[in-house]
Amino acid sequence: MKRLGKYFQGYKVRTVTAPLFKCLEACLELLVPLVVAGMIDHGIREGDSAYVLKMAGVLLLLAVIGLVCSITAQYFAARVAIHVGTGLRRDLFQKILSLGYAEIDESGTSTLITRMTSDINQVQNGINMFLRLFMRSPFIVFGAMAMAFTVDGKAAILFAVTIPVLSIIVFSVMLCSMPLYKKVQRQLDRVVLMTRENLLGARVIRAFNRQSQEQEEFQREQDRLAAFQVFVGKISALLNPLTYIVVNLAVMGLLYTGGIRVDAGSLTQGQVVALVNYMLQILAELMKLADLIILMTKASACLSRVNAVFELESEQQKAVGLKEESNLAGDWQRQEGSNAKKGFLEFDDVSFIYPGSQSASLSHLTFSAEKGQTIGIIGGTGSGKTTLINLIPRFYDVRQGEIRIDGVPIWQMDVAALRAMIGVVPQNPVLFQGTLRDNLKWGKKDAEDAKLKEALQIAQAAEFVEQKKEGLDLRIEQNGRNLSGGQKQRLTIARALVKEPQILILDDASSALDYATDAALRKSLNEQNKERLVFLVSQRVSAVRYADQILVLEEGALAGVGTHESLLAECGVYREICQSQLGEEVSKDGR
Ligand SMILES: Nc1ncnc2c1ncn2[C@@H]1O[C@H](COP(=O)(O)OP(=O)(O)OP(=O)(O)O)[C@@H](O)[C@H]1O
Repeated sequence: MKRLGKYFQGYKVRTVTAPLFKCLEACLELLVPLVVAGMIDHGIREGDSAYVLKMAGVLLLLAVIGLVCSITAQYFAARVAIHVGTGLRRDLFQKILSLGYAEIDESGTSTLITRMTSDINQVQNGINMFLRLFMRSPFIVFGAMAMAFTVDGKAAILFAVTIPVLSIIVFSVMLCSMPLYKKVQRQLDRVVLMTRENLLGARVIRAFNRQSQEQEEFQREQDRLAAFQVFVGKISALLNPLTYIVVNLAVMGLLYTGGIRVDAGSLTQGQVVALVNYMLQILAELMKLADLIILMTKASACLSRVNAVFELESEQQKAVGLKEESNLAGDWQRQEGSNAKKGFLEFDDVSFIYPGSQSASLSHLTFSAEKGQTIGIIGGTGSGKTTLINLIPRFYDVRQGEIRIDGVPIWQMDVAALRAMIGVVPQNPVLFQGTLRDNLKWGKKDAEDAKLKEALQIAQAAEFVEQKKEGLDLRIEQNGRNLSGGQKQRLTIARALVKEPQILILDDASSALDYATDAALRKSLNEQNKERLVFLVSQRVSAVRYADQILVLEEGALAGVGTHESLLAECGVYREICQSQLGEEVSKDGR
């Protein structure tokens, strides 16, 4: 709730005005039974049709003013709710962007999407209804009771008994249903997760003809969600019959005692009708209050889910107490005066376990590299290649051992400054909707077209871009779906090159390229890499064999470090990989 407070800043007047107008509307509603009583007792009983018409006019006026109050209140409540929802969504989005891979892995993308969308909508809805009803409903309940006392004190005693009974019923039902709403929301997360996976994997699902299995699984999750909702619905459904029984009993009591007292002349017919009206008003308002509380319960469950994301540690928060050292980061040159070697990166006994994982994905890695070098990383699937390179830009933070750049542990560096030094080309190329120029400029906002074209040239992408008549204005569809896998890979390499990074990381970035293009790409990259440290992850020996240093990974550990020749001579794992790929060639010449 504390967090929510700041979003009401600048909207305080509207926040107060909405409930006040609702209270004004309630005041007018409380007058209606008195006016009707007057019509019956004076107008109808005495046959005074002018009085009846006058009172009808008063009723109409009350209705019109009430309507204006209601519309005004709803307008202000909606404005406040939308303002709060928008602010919350903006800040949550910013928070999600600030989270590290580990936190995103831990929460799960689907639940983050649900929190950004349906949870915040629920909070927004809750605020809207809260502003409209939180004062109005109690105001009517107590106001109607007070008015009943002014009509007839004795009869109103029935109200004093009925209201607590109704309140107990309403609140008991709510207490039972509240925890269940959290369950419903969790199950909704699962349904969203399944939907997302299915949409992302639509082609694979079709290729494997798994539509019916997926449909069944989805149906199971849906049924579970429906079962939770039906269960909560059943409990909530008890509310109406129970409250109506109590109210109808109270109305019967009112009519019975009222009838006797009308006969005795101590009460008028109009007063009995007014009392019944007040009783019905109380019932209607208690029902609204119950709905409001249920809505608020859902909204508060959703708000705590949103808050849970805000409470996750962002990457910046993790880097605590490191301000002075962070100034050291930025680029190779800023270490002048220190004894550390420039352009030097070292892994010192680094081990890494993914959060929630049982076993280490990397164990005791120690190696060093310097600018101008190309470091090849090779190993079987799941041997830890991607994990290793993900540690350099601090996508995950190392807890055991240390990674240093120019002698400064990277955990002491400002994350943004560290990443500014690094260009990453991920395994799965990701492009964003927009033009090719927009995408390439991600690395450097002010890059000239000539620079972009140069990067495309090095990445072996210039030719196919030239073939498209739009050139740099080529429209990239969502996820780059109008491009082939190899084209996307080359564009992501070009994007990283535009950044002119001091460390370039290519994670299996040429896997979709044919051998000739791959070789041409490596050749042109080599010519550019004099001032740069390049990490080249690949499953292909041909891609890493000319690297200055090759790291051979096996089950997260270094099985060997060296050049192609030295590893062939000394590292059994590397020899095996070479033999499996280069076959005869390796065996014959022993290289
Ligand atoms: N986000 C994650 N959470 C938990 N475990 C993970 C995660 N990512 C990878 N792993 C595990 O860490 C190990 C190393 O994975 P990694 O992706 O680094 O391998 P890799 O050598 O890059 O494989 P490939 O060549 O298939 O891409 C694997 O056992 C994998 O199951």
